[in-house]
Amino acid sequence: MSGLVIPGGESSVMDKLARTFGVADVVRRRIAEGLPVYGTCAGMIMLADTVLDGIRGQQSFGGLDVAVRRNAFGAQTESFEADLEVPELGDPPVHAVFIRAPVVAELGPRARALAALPDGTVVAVEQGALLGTSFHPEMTDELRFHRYFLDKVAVSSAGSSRP
Ligand SMILES: NC(=O)CC[C@H](N)C(=O)O
Repeated sequence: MSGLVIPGGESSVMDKLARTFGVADVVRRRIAEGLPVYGTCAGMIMLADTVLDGIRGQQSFGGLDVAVRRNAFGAQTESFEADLEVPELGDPPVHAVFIRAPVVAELGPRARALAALPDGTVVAVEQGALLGTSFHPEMTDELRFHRYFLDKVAVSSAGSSRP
């Protein structure tokens, strides 16, 4: 396996299923070994070292030195779209779809913000081979975040002998 995408959905369910079926520790280990992982929305929650406003006992895989707040904009009906300036990706801005989205509430020193809303709220972050976005990149024709992740996979695969 050369990369993993953890999609949107419901992080508390992903956590329960991952632990019930014995996947959580394997994913944690592979993340620690440098596996490229792109977490979108609920997936970003799973990559966060700290989850704020999780359900009781909710755990994440971790890896990203961030605290992510679940459901930061409120209910499903508060979902929205926004154009994001992403310096790393250049022009034009990235049109992003936020569905009951989380935000990066705290950014640790090892993580780097890639994009923020106009009020400064961080909604895209990277750390080495890990990438997290609050929004759903699969909801538009915008492919630059997908490509950005695939570049991480290519770099990682080039430097690894693991099958
Ligand atoms: N679109 C999404 O992935 C929503 C994430 C969801 N609110 C959660 O806590 O996991």
